Amino acid sequence: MSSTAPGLSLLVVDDEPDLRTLYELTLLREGYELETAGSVGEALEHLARRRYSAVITDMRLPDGSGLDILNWLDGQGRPEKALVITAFGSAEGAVEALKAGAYDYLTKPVDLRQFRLVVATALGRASAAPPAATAAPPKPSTAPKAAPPAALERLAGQSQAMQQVRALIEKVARSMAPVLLQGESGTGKELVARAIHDCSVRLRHRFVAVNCGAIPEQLLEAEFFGYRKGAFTGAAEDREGFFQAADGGTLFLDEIGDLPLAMQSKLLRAIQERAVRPVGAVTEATVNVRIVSATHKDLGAEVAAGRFRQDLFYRLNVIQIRVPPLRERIEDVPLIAERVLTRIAGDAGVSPVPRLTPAALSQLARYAFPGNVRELENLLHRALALSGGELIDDGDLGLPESLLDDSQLGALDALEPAPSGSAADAAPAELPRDLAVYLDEVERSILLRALEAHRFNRTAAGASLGLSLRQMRYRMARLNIGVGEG
Ligand SMILES: Nc1ncnc2c1ncn2[C@@H]1O[C@H](COP(=O)(O)OP(=O)(O)OP(=O)(O)O)[C@@H](O)[C@H]1O
Repeated sequence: MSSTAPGLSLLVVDDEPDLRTLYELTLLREGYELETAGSVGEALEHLARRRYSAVITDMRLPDGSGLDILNWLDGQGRPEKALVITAFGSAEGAVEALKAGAYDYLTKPVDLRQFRLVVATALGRASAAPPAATAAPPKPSTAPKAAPPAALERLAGQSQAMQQVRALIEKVARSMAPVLLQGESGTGKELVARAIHDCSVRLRHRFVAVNCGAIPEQLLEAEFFGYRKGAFTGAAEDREGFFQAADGGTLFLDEIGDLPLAMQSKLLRAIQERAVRPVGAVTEATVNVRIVSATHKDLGAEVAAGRFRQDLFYRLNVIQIRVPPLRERIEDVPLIAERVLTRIAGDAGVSPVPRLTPAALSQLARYAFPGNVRELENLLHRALALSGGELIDDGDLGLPESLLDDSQLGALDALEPAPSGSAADAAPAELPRDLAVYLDEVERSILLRALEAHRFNRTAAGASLGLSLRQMRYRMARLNIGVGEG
């Protein structure tokens, strides 16, 4: 069946005439306008003459590589989407192409159904459910042409680090390449993932966020891939999994480092095959999902320790974005604080939006924020409740001076090795009047910071401090800390 795709033109580059014909027939039937080339040189001649909607190129060409074409497109700042066809089993080729700016890749031998889908997706023509061979022509794109700046504006901060992160988001949003977000807890990784989705042509489809560490191991497969009615006790009806829910959109896999090895293999397979089989189903279904994953762990080290599959790491880590901790971009605190206060005050119906005094701001600048932006949010929540007025002063922040001193000393320690001082040197100049009360205050504040940094998960917060859950519970009870405090 032929459909029209007005204005959508493709350049197909392959040196094998049979394959060129195969691609040509497939794409003409989809209604695209098409030209072909058999070498890098020929392709560049075509490209110099006119523009296309997309370029589909084989990696290996007689006079060079598909990468030469990608680099030329990039160098000329050309808008064509590039799709690359790589040799079977050449994961390196695919990764290299994606890094060089390819929108997506296909592996030989090319599965024609997948081929049509990948081209349609690149051109923004794919609907959420991939059309079956006999289905109606794909719907015209409803996706916007330009990235909505609002998606990036949600990430407040003018530090160089944040500007770089925003620039990278815009760049990677144009491709299908998997992105790995690396950063401490609370730095804004999920916000970055959402911005990638919102800036991409996938905007009209769903962004599905999954916390891999929060799902019991025995439920992982059913949650990820769905299940059929009767697949196991309690499966009263068919249910779709995260992959199906995110079809056409983005699947955000948070805390990917927490995924057990068995599930890592299944995930790798789904990503490679672009298909999933629900538990209890006989057949696989194609899915068109962009994967963005995030971790606070050093995944390279996890691979070395045998806890993370190297091949999966390789697949997920095509493009890495490091989201820096807040203490490395402390100059962003005023802007982020303003943004957060506007939101909290709006939610609470408080008007006008309270402002931070210069003393409060300078106190925040001296704090290390182990829980990053999430901790800043929690701190401002508390401060707003305490201040009750139009101004939030340093006293309302509830940051003990000892913590500020510690962070300052910590920063100095990092610069120069401590000569011969003892631990006592790090204690505040003024002696506390009641040591037990003072130490309780320090302990309480540390436990709260750890809890905030781990979303009040006591096991994780305890582990980060070298405490078992029992010890953590005991200390929290002794200091009267309730889960959810703050
Ligand atoms: N640059 C920023 N501007 C405004 N708000 C931000 C910024 N970065 C993070 N936030 C806010 O901080 C909170 C934590 O961010 P987010 O959940 O994205 O962090 P995360 O790194 O995914 O955390 P975790 O690793 O614990 O899942 C969110 O409420 C988010 O909206």
